[in-house]
Amino acid sequence: MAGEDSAGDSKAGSRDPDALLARAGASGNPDQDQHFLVDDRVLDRIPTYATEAKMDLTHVLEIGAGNGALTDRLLAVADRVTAIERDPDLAAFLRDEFADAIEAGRLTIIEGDALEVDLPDYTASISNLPYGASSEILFRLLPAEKPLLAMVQAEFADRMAADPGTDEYGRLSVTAGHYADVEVVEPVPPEAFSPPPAVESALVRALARDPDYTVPDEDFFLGFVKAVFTQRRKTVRNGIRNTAHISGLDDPDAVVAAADEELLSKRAGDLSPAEFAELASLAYDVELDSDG
Ligand SMILES: C[S@@+](CC[C@H](N)C(=O)[O-])C[C@H]1O[C@@H](n2cnc3c(N)ncnc32)[C@H](O)[C@@H]1O
Repeated sequence: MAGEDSAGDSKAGSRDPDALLARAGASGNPDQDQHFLVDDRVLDRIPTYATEAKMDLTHVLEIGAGNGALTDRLLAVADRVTAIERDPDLAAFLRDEFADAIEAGRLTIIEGDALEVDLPDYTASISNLPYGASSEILFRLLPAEKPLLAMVQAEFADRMAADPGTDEYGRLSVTAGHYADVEVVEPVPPEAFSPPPAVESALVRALARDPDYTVPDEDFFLGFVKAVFTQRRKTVRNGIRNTAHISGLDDPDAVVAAADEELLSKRAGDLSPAEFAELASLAYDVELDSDG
């Protein structure tokens, strides 16, 4: 094809994703969350979502590098990239395919599970995540408060970015929103991947910032949100009372007695993050008083 060399790579600089797949000899195992991006237009746009948000691309972390199609695009905009890949065959391929960048100190391949390996001191993370572990990986990354761009399942992306009062709003929205402003930047269809996943996908961008409320203790706040959302259709009053085994509250009735009636009569799905914080702070104080 015009503009391509004998290996099928674009002369403009980027490696062709189909040629990478052929060289890697990997057809992609959905049971290992292996769905490789093969749509050049999507691959080209991913770095632009990072640069337009002025992400610091000094050291980019990529989780699940696969055959390196995205790694290649990231190396074009970042000073350095650290790529984590669990599959030993793909990790070996990446070390070979990107030997020059590794030699130049611009790329580090970490072979291992992104949930277990030590993470480097990165400045931004950009990944096409393994969907089976999206939630665990994101909640490893978000507390680091670094800008993040990630391909996830579309329904998951909508829940991350949802506003109170919508069907999608839930624990994931409050928890992700605690760390960052989250926005869905592009829906991505299954055909952009090989093999295509069974679900629609979307790119989400999360830009870290402090929340517009304070919480006395982050773990207590997140645990409180988790507990109350297990009863999302009940009033917050009943939610607090029925979920002490999850929130760990010693005296949920004392929390209800101290809380504002207007908040207690709402449903969890209608409570803003700031209102959750108000209730969690009160619950924390009530717990301290009963302990003391
Ligand atoms: C959706 S594919 C993305 C591949 C490539 N980045 C791309 O965009 O085409 C996810 C990759 O993550 C790898 N993977 C799955 N679970 C992982 C984990 N827990 N830690 C690190 N890598 C993982 C898979 O082997 C696969 O290569």
